[in-house]
Amino acid sequence: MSAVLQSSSTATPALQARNVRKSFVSGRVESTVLHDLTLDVRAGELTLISGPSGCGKSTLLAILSGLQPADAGDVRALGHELSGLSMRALEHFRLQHTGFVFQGFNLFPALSALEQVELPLSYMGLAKGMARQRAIESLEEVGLGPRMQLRPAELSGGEKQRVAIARALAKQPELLFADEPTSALDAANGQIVIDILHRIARNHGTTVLCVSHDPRLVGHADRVLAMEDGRILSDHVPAASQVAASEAKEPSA
Ligand SMILES: Nc1ncnc2c1ncn2[C@@H]1O[C@H](COP(=O)(O)OP(=O)(O)OP(=O)(O)O)[C@@H](O)[C@H]1O
Repeated sequence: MSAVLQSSSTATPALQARNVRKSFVSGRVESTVLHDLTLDVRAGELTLISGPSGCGKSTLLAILSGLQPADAGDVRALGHELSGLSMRALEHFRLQHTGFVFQGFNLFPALSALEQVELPLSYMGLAKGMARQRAIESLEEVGLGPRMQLRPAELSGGEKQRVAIARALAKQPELLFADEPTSALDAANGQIVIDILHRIARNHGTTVLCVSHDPRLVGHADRVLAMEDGRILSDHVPAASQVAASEAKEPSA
């Protein structure tokens, strides 16, 4: 039986998956990685999908972001049925509405931090001056203002990941997808990265979907979906987030 996780709010979820199934074939063996999976991801929150290695987290993220098609089921992102979009429309959707952060940073070795962040903005058609301004603001937001002229080889792992986050943030996407963003980082840098992702959701209203097997991230998310063997097993709000949310609603006198 599939787990059905509905949003408790009346707002339309930013992402919706209904009975999503995905299998891979290796040789003669077909293995099902996602089993009729149904979930909603609420807008403006940092949702963490946690679970052991191989349980299907990255596959789910790739399907929800339109990078991979599902074998069966429906996926809606910002109200668009992804399987109904042509390849070109899907590429346009991803360019205009989504940002990605990956475990391996995916930076160009020859470009400075500033150039890395400007590049997708030029693909989006932003004028040069506007692209530069947005890139600088994003790099400053992740604390890299003084290091924006440096290339990846001159940056630490944590700084490289912050460049990747600034690159995604500068696009001002409604949806930000992060696949194991902290797993190449030590504890302190992992904490900085997840705090930045959380702040982006809070301050910009961005829907942030992060998949990770790193248990240290659980307390930093607004919502945690625990996954195992291609199914969502539980859906909860971590205690730390409940405290933060009630403090945000009730400012002290
Ligand atoms: N393109 C592919 N072809 C064949 N099998 C695949 C493919 N992509 C993923 N798989 C398999 O699907 C299963 C789920 O992989 P997935 O990467 O989604 O898991 P994960 O939970 O993200 O793991 P990790 O935490 O290690 O990144 C794994 O058994 C993997 O080997």
